[in-house]
Amino acid sequence: MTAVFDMTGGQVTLDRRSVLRGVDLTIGAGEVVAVLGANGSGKSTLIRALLGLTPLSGGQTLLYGRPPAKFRQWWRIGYVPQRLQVGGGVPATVREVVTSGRIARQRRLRPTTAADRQAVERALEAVSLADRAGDSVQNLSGGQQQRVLIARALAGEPDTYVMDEPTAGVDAGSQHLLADTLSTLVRDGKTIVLVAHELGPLEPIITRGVLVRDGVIAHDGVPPRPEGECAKPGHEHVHPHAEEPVAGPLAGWRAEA
Ligand SMILES: Nc1ncnc2c1ncn2[C@@H]1O[C@H](COP(=O)(O)OP(=O)(O)OP(=O)(O)O)[C@@H](O)[C@H]1O
Repeated sequence: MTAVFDMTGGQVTLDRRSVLRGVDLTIGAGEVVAVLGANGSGKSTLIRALLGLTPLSGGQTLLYGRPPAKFRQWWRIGYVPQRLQVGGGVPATVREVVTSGRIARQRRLRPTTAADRQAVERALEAVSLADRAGDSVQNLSGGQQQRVLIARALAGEPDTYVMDEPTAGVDAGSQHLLADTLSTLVRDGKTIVLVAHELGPLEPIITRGVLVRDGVIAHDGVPPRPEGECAKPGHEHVHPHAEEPVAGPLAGWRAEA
């Protein structure tokens, strides 16, 4: 079966700095992958490069078997960026932003259908923002805006979700809500690639951990399993992990976050 993402020798240079250096990464349909690593290690650049949003300076990357420039099935991908950027301060409501997630599915000039409206309502409910649908997104908190972005991706009903720190700045309740939503997507066979500092409630659904360190993949395999105190709900991650016994390549990943 064709891989969803297939990067070979991927390099990215930004501002004359080598940010990704020879990345090989293949992600198949139905995988649930966490991209982990320290601040500035290149996680966001990696997922943007997988999507063709950041061009490669070397190597190649394929999306469902095609180079991004020749890929046409954008409805198959739902991207949740790190922050909401709604067109230059133009006021938009929550529903309008979420509805924009249907664009890749719509034929040009085709009126909105009942299926579009239902997908938008389901997405709003999935992130518990149905009651804020008419509000301006500018008036929402950072965590609520993050949920709007997740709803926008859900509304498009894609096959693959790519999420850049979907839990950053999101309260514990919303993190659990997201975990429930993602579990349903996983059951439906969707592919999920997410960047995270801490897996938190998402940990049980992750099947693969990709650790980025200084622009290269330092580990690719079994996701980290928190033990002891770290596994308890509500655990605040403030203590250093560098002194933990190093049992395998992933044992030190938290120390990098
Ligand atoms: N547009 C840019 N121009 C120059 N350098 C950039 C640009 N974007 C990112 N970088 C640099 O590339 C490196 C990797 O950035 P990236 O955002 O991919 O890291 P990250 O692992 O996602 O970090 P974080 O967890 O802080 O989001 C960083 O050192 C960053 O400063």
